[in-house]
Amino acid sequence: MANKLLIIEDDSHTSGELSRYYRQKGWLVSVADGVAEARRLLDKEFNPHVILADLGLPDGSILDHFEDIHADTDHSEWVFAFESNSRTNIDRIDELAYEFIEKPINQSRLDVMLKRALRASLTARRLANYSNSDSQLYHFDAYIGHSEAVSDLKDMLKRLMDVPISTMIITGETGTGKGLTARIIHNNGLRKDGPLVELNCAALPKELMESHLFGHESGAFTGAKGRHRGLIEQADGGTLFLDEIGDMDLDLQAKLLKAIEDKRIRRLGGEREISVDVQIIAATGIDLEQASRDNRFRDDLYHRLSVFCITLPPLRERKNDLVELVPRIIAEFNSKANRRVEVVPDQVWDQLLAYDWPGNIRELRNVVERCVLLSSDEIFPSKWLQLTDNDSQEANVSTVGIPTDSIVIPLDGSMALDEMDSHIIQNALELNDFNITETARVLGTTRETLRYRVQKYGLNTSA
Ligand SMILES: Nc1ncnc2c1ncn2[C@@H]1O[C@H](COP(=O)(O)OP(=O)(O)OP(=O)(O)O)[C@@H](O)[C@H]1O
Repeated sequence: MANKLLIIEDDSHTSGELSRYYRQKGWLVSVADGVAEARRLLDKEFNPHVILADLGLPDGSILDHFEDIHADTDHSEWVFAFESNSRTNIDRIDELAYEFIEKPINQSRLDVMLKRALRASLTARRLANYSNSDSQLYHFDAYIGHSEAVSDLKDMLKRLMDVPISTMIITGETGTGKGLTARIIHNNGLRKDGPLVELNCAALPKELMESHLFGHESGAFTGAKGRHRGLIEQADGGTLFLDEIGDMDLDLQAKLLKAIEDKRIRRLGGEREISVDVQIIAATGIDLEQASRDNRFRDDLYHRLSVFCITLPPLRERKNDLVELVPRIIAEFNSKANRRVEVVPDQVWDQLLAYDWPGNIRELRNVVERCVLLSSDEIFPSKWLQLTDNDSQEANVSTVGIPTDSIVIPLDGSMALDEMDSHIIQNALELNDFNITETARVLGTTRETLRYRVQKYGLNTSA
């Protein structure tokens, strides 16, 4: 792929000479004669590695719009050029630019600057790709298990890899690996070289969710500083993973459906439509068909999304996978925490196999993590398993002399952080007569976050 250079310069003689010179050196060059033209080119995804910008432009200064313009680039590096006799804020330039150079331009100095800026841009893009795509981490084998249910699932996933999927739903109980499966599909499918953008639909209030998804123009609403490209736009050419889709507001569902069908979106406060090419993977722990019958989820969106539907089996229905899962998770935490657990006694296996795992693999990971961290030799310690149901766990905790509006947490290593979180929320709900607003208030969180966690941990929301 050619190295791309954008020259922003109003003097056509200078820009002509520079573009000829750098084209000969193998760069793909575009020229803009002012701020407006530069924005137009960047919007068209020219995606330059380096931007050489003159500071004195007839339609304004790049510096005044820098944050907006820079937000439209993908790790581009800036080199500013300015007249030596102009009144220039060098501190500001130094803060924003990779390099800066006084006019008249010394060609060989500029050559060196552009080369360095190009290297910086390429490095930043590679790093971003590496951490974004995680293609190693999300190979098919990352989904551990060989039970019949998992083998069927993997066969199905492999078949889907060569198919251009525009929408799909992954369903399954909490902790069954919906997020993991979405990442595997993206990283092994036709769009693996594009971005994977994730959004939890339960985590934000409606207004914020809309601007996150569709983006906004500067001043589109109070507090909308600068232009923002929404997640749908950011996922262009790749995948948008919408977790907890069942929690999406109904109006927003209608807008999402329109965006999927038209393959176009409009930023909030924006006038023009932008084409997008995005694969949408939605995940949910609730029965969307039932939700659409109850008018809690749009029927048309449900049918659009469920062209392909994958249901992940709960761990209790594939307990024979424990023999593969447990050693892999032990090895992971042995290496993370510098432990050396090697032996899993029979009585531990008996307990692991007898338990129903309502929190599925996430719960299994927490339990194994706790046991490995608290191990003192190569034997997996059974005493930290604590695979009891909530009722008997609570019965073990003495509450004598503790105020009735308090929540007791044993700090003896018997609860993982997630379990504490779920225990606090369940107790806070009970103390507040299952009133979501009041419970969110006493926990200092939003109702949306609270609802998300209630669903995630499968908590009771009524007496
Ligand atoms: N089959 C599996 N093999 C290995 N790890 C798994 C598997 N399934 C899930 N996990 C791990 O379990 C944890 C929970 O998985 P994940 O977050 O994908 O579940 P989820 O179904 O999206 O949960 P939720 O609905 O609560 O968001 C993650 O650490 C994930 O990597």
